[in-house]
Amino acid sequence: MGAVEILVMSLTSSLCLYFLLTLIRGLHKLWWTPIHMKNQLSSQGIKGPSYRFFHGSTKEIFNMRNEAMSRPMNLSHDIFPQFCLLFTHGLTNMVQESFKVRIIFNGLALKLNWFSIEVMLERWKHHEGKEIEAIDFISDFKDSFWEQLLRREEHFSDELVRGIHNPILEIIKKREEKVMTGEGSSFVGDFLQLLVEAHHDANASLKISIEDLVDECKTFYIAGQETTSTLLAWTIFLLIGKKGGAQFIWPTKSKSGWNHKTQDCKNVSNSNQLLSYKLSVPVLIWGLHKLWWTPIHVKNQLSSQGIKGPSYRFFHGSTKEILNMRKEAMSRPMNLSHDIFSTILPHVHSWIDKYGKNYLQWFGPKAQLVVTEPELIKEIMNNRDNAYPKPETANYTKKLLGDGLVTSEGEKWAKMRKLANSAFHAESLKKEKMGAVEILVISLTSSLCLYFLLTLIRGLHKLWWTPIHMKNQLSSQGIKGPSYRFFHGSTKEIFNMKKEAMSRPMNLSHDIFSTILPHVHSWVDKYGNNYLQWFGPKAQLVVTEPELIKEILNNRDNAYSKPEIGNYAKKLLGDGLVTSEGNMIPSMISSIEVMLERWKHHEGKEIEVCEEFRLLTSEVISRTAFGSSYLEGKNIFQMLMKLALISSRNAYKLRFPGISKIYKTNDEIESEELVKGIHNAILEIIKKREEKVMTGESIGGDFLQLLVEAHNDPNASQKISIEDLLDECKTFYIAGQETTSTLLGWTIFLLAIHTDWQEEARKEVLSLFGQQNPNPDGITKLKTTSMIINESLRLYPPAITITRKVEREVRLGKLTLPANLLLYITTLAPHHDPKIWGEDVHLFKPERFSEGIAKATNNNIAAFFPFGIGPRTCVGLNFATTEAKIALSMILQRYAFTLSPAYVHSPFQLLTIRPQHGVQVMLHLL
Ligand code: HEM
Repeated sequence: MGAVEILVMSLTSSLCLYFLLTLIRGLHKLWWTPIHMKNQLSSQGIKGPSYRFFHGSTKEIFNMRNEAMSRPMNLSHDIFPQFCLLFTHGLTNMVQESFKVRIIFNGLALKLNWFSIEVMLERWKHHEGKEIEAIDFISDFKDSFWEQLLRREEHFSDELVRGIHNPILEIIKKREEKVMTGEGSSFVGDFLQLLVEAHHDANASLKISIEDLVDECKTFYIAGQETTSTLLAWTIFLLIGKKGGAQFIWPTKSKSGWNHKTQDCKNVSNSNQLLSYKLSVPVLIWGLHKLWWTPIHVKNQLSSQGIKGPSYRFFHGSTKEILNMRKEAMSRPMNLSHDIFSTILPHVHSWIDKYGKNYLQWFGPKAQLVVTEPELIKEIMNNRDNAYPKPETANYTKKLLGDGLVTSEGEKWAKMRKLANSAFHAESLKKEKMGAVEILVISLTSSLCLYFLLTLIRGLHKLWWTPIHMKNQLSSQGIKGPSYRFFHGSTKEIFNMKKEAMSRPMNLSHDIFSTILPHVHSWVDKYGNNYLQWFGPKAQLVVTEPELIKEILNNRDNAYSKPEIGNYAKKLLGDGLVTSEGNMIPSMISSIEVMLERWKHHEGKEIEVCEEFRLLTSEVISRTAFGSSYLEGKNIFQMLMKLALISSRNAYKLRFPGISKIYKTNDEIESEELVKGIHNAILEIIKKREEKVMTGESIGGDFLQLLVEAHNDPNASQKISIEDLLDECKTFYIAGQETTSTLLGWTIFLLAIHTDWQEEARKEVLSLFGQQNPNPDGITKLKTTSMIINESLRLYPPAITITRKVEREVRLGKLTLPANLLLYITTLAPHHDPKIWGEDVHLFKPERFSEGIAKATNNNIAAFFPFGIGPRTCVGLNFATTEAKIALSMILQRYAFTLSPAYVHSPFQLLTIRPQHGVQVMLHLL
């Protein structure tokens, strides 16, 4: 390998490693750490607003504060919340620190500002006996750049930073010149002097850079001015209150009164907060860990210690809650009370009450412990061994303050602090900075890094960017729906709604839509006929409008694809069924006879028919499609049933893509074993069949025969793989059995409670067949039975879910659907729509179909489609209805039946819509 290649490779690998580590660190910070923190504290009883991914509580705080500031205020002193916010996130952060207050007072009282105060008082003379705006005069200390700094918008901030640097550099330069010309002696000991000297210090370890010098100046301009002027203004305000006003008129009535000034202050602090809160978009790859895993972990850790707090909301943390609380608080009128805590920081005020004195809230994804217990505050503030360093400063605060004393850490802080102490005569603080812990990275191969990196980026793209993009695309076209939850989409909501619906006891009503698909039922109401829901991160358009359903299902140019199944199924049941129907009917009849033999033991007694029909349809599909018996395929059916159970209980449980390669749940392990078991059992049947083919034994053209022949086809283009063969068999074992057995179960249930229709049907059967077995000709003439079966399929359609995927951008009605959008169509919606069927939609009325389906549906094929519509219509339609008609006829010929008191009405979905506890009927021999 050439040197250049090696160089390129090593560069790529280190770049990958860098990205990977950045990503992991980001995730750790935004996700894992906040959750861990929260849990740790909540287990200790510390509660707080929930952590929102990335934003934590910032949005809420920002909005609450904004809201609070917009409310006119009386002369109340309850300002805690307002300042608290600033303490935590903004400029006045620095006021929190006692040393700084000391610095400022030292500075004010002892050194620099005597002169300034005298100048100010001189000006005040002009206002004697007149109105004066105290804060204006007090903030005369202000430098022009400060004014400029605070009143600009975010996008000017870079420019501002440069703008601020220049005048400071100017001042520094002047001072340096003065020092050079020997003029410096008059400044001895002032802060700037100390800084300039430090900058020129010959001892490299004591020397500070020019950037540090500028930052420090900025810090002190702000810390030394804004805080003090505010303190003085408030003090004066309170003194007025006590003395009844003298030379001050409060509040001002005029253009530039205090209120106006407060307004200015508000703008100032708002713009600062804007800068602080408008968090810039993070590097994508940081997101997941930081925004999700970390908060949850932190929360768990803390909650196990009893720390409580509002739950962490993905990305937003507590911000939304805070916002709303703040809005609410600000809308309450306030009297002259000084109790402003609940107005300015309503969230802290109420959460302290709710979660305890120390609780956990979320500054975006960052866990933030709100400590109000004085003892703890003391402990934190007094800590001197750096157990509580300052948090990282928000981007814009950093721009504002530079990396000066307020924001800096470690050795730099220590150095600056020493300078400040001597300049402002503040007591010196011991400072021992813990060395930064360097994480040593174990070298990874470049390909591994790249792999992880790409997987993560792909994951984030899929889980975050794509859903949001898809949502925006559709919402701009008026399509609404439940909001997308990271990774889970709507699954959790759907799962819970289903759970809740299933727990409601149900009477004998046929109104099963709200029980089986409670989410579709309620979201159609809420968001409209066609709405967007989320199957995990996949956008799924639920379409219930018949016109659109028709358009989708009838589409023939592959705009809406379906997972390819059934190609070979069609060979048998598509073309095959029509011709082989004659062969199938005797097979069906003999299977039904076997079943009715068993029923003899139940005469005059109760019988559970669903299990009976399961065995029957299994036997029928085994015989007709696989040329074997149910017994031979019994294992396969049982394993398929177990698999169906597992897949249905996991239908709304999502797992991270690829995670099952590392860790498998019990269900995953079991399902893999089942799949293997099913494959082996089917292979066994195939082997036997192949042996028979070899020995020349004639089987006829059953389904398995067609599949085996296709598998052995010498023409490569016609040949099907063994996997395809297995899949095809599985599909048929399931599709050919489950659906038809539930159709029969529900029909018997309906006839058991509508004995008049049972009698009608019996009459028809007896008139056509007498006591003879049904024949193909008579079967086509069963009109009443067909009406009953159709009404049964309308009320209890066995297959309720039809899905499609948008292959390419396509127009559907007035909508433009983006590629990859999933479409969800359910037969339940139109089948139970009173607008289509009338107010008696939930009643069993087979007479609806007395003049055929077209008449019943007013030629709207998407009003009734238990077997689907269009090119992908069920291949087993004739097979299933024929089987059902024969079975019903043969039962009606022999028995009358009524519903047993043991029956519990509980339709539920497990592959098909089935009676959860079976259908128990009393069997009366005719
Ligand atoms: C009452 C009984 C049945 C009902 C309600 C039913 C329902 C459905 C529905 C709604 C579809 C369309 C799915 C779609 O458009 O995506 C379908 C497709 C299918 N059904 Fe059935 N089915 C029944 C019986 C059967 C039987 C007995 C078999 C096999 C013997 C069968 C095999 C299939 C196959 C292979 C497909 C896929 C067709 C394709 O995608 O081209 N079904 N069924």
